Amino acid sequence: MKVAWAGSREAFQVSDRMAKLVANDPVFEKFSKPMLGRKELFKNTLRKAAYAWKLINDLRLTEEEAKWLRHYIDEPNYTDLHWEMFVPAIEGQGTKEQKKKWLPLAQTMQIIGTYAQTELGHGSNVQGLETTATFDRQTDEFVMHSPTLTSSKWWPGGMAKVATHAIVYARLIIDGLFHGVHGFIVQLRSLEDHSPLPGLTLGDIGMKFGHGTYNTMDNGVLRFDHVRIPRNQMLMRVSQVTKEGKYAQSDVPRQLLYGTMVSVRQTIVADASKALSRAVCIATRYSVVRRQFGSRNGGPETQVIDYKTQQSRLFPLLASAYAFRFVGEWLKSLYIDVKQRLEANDFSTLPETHACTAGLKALTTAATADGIEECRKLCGGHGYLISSGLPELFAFYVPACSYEGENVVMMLQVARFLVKTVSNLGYKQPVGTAAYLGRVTPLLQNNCAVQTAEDWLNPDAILEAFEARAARMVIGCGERLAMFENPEEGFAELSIDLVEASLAHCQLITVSVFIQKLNHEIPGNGVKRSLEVLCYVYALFLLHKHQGDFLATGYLTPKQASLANEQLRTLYSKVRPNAIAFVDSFNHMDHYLCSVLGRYDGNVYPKLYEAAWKDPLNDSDIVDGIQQYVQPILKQKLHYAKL
Ligand SMILES: CCCCCCCCC/C=C/C(=O)SCCNC(=O)CCNC(=O)[C@H](O)C(C)(C)COP(=O)(O)OP(=O)(O)OC[C@H]1O[C@@H](n2cnc3c(N)ncnc32)[C@H](O)[C@@H]1OP(=O)(O)O
Ligand SMILES: Cc1cc2nc3c(=O)[nH]c(=O)nc-3n(C[C@H](O)[C@H](O)[C@H](O)COP(=O)(O)OP(=O)(O)OC[C@H]3O[C@@H](n4cnc5c(N)ncnc54)[C@H](O)[C@@H]3O)c2cc1C
Repeated sequence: MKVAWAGSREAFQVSDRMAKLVANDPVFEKFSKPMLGRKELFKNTLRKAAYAWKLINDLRLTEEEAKWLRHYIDEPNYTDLHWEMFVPAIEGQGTKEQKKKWLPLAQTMQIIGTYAQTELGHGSNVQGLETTATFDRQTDEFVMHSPTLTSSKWWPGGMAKVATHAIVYARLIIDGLFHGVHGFIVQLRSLEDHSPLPGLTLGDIGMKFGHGTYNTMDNGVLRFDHVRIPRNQMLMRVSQVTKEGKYAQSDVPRQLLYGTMVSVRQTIVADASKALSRAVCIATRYSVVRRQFGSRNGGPETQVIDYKTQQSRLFPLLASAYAFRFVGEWLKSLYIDVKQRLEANDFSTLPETHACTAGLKALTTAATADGIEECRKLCGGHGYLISSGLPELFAFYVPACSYEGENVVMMLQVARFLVKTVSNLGYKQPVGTAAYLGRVTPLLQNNCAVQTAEDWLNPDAILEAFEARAARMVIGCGERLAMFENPEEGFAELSIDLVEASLAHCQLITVSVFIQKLNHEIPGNGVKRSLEVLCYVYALFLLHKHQGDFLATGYLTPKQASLANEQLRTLYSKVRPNAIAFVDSFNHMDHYLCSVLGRYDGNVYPKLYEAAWKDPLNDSDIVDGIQQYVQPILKQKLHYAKL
């Protein structure tokens, strides 16, 4: 099961090795973080990042090992942006010459980069960005400028205090003409003394949600006052500006400028499964330890994991963690394929890859953020303690619903893809994840054939249900859109329905990938049978949660919906005996979980009690402030005391 979760034996070995390397090194201690002030917290992160970089070089870690090392250090910091966005942006949008110049500097961290796209006034709407890059043919330079307050670059990670360079997205202006938004490599700080270069204002945007979490990252604000950069620092794979000031758009789609975001979105899906699995591991282990009510003639109370309500909240999240793991693997292969095609200037699968990365990013991050909060609640009051590991995990994770594409905006991108697919049905057979829309007739006419709860334990019945639901919702939107004279107005008016149809489409992909994984990639019987139970839990949980769609589209009858719910209850009983085995298969070490409730040894109460005494407030019985502010109240008999 551990190999099934990791994806392969090799992947398991790499991640296991890096998890142990981090867990066994005192430098990467995490429990004290919540007690540190912002400056100490930040300096502590710089120290860890420097130590990690030394480890990577001393131990000659591979790129994969280094990624896992950074993951298990489990602390947002400037290296995230450097490796996940700055380097990929140059790789994806730089010319051969630009890659030859900048990548060696970036890969040896002689420069540290960030990705500066979002501004105070614009994040989702990239074409609305206001920073300008005006070409000066006299000097063969671009003049970078922040013309308004809202054009201030705002949010880029690592930019406030660490990054020496940034990929800055700005409006390209030549002779007063706007030529779209492009990426520019801009040096921010001196490589000598790290001071901001002339014409640049740099700072941190302030504290963020949760204390010890994202405040380890210096998200920055950046303003330009007519800063000059050489012409060859505009990333020119997609478009070029000649010395004469001529703008040329090569024959690649301008959307390649967005390629870095697509790359990160596909990693965010895998990341969702890791974050959700952490929360589920903690909540499952604690639900086995925790006993409440149900004692018979003095016997032990009932383990809360045996309550059906606890199972109905916890096991779908367990199943979702596996579902997101598998769809993340599938998405990575889709992305690798599109990258290879782009090398050969084959753009045929770019629209579908964009729709899948955007939609699955939105689906998995929203479900994971909600799931982590649900796991906190599943642990009762103790889930609210920092030592449970859940509040900090939630605070760390939830911005994923906004960054790299706000989730609704991403689902609207999926809707755009689906509407376009439906409008082409007459003369273009849909392929890939939209292929089911090519089988509209049966999907619109046939209804569900399920007669018993058992009938739901059939992957074909499940797939057909999810295809019919999505097809009927997408086609329904297409038909209503066709009634609008102005398609854009129609799209805006129907955007709520379009987002729901897009979610149905993305859930179909996730269910379908889970089924494919079981049919083609999980060998043997034991693990396969266990994962099959989780696959049915995932699918039938979604069917139950969204049964309104299945009923409203006429595919399901209320009786069939209740049979699905009946089967779900039975499946929970099948998950229960393997619940601990499923979460142990995540192979999360106690250091990574950072949770007294989720300890591998289950020794919760003594460790919870022990952790409490580490709080600085317990350094003394009579804390500072009591004599000054509390005792006077106790001693003065104010007039209220007479009531
Ligand atoms: C491990 C993890 C931690 C890793 C560490 C990371 C930590 C977190 C750091 C966070 C970093 C950030 O947030 S970085 C900033 C992230 N910002 C964003 O994601 C911005 C989101 N906004 C956008 O992407 C864009 O504005 C978008 C919404 C797509 C609209 O763009 P446009 O207006 O240019 O385009 P539209 O008019 O909508 O569409 C025009 C056509 O282009 C297509 N199109 C649009 N985007 C496309 C794309 N990316 N690839 C291909 N095609 C695309 C559309 O489908 C349309 O196709 P047709 O229909 O065929 O014409
Ligand atoms: C922790 C964190 C780290 C970040 N790091 C970086 C970074 O390193 N580099 C970087 O460039 N950026 C970064 N960002 C910024 C991030 O990319 C943006 O916040 C994100 O893209 C969302 O854009 P926005 O803030 O403009 O949201 P908005 O688009 O303003 O969203 C506000 C609301 O408007 C709605 N909305 C917007 N447009 C539409 C529409 N067309 N139709 C319907 N509803 C709409 C949204 O759904 C949302 O509900 C970071 C953000 C966070 C939180």
